[in-house]
Amino acid sequence: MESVPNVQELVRNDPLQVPESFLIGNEEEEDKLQSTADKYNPSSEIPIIDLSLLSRGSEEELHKLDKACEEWGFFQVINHGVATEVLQEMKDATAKFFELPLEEKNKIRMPPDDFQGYGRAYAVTQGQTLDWSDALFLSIYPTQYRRPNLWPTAPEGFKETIEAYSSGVKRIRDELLRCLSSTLGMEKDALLNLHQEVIQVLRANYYPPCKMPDKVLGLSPHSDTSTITILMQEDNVTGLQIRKEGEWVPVKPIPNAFVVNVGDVMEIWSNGKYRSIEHRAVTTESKSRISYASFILPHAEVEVEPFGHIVELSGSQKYKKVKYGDYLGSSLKKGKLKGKSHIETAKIGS
Ligand SMILES: O=C(O)CCC(=O)C(=O)O
Ligand SMILES: [Fe+2]
Repeated sequence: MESVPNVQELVRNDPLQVPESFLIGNEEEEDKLQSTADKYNPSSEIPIIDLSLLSRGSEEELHKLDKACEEWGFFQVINHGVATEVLQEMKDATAKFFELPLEEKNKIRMPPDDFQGYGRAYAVTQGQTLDWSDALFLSIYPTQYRRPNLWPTAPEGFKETIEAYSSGVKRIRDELLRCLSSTLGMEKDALLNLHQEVIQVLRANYYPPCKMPDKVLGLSPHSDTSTITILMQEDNVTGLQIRKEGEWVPVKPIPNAFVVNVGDVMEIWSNGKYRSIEHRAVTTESKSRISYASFILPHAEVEVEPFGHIVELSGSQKYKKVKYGDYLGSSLKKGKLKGKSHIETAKIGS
């Protein structure tokens, strides 16, 4: 860990220098160029879900949600009821935090045996290309998993801001999990109960600008090991891309909307009906970007396996039973995630 540089500091010291450990290989670079950004405008096709309609029991919106999870694994949520001021305060305070001097941020530096605190998005194993990003990672709910000594004390009021933001995300999370229980043919609280404890962790990703944006990746292609992930991105910089039919599709920010994606747990539970889609973050030459990912996870003891009624409908069980803690643990040990390689380990026949 010691040897992994802080990216923001690298850029502060010398904006023109990109150390070799960050340079992506030729293969990755070719893949990177396959972005469809210039061909057509596919981002408008990423489904938009109106949460207020879902809350009012709209069958039509529920059907849209079901199709979004099946065909895209990604959608944007509007009319979610979290106040714009709460979102803006979170953005302002987090930006101020990352602007602090390194010594200040290092007061809550991620310990080697923990994933919480200020550090990197993934553990780094030898030989892996490094991602062009730093991160602040905090366990939010249930509150007993918090490590208060790894929560930022500056800027003033940041803790309360994180609290207000996260409680907004929690409401969205519960509403979506209820709706997804319905779309999967179960009673409303089924998914919430199956988590045993619904765990919510927050990662703020900071991507400094990079003078060679085509030579690095902010976050390498991966799928999330969560049930779902609820992400806020900035309004004025595009960085998130998702893999759709082999091409990289940018997710253009809709002001104040959340981007939600299906994670590996949902893919397993739904026997592959809902897909955990590979995504990545790219950097830009002149603007930094911050994204805010709330990962929703089941308790470590939960045995995740495809639902019987869905297996019956689809004819065969496609995934094995995995204990969530083991699944997550082995993924973290691998360090940086490689596309969808981890969920392959849960597939029957792997
Ligand atoms: O920065 C983004 O938009 C993507 C973040 C992400 O995929 C993650 O934190 O897992
Ligand atoms: Fe992700």
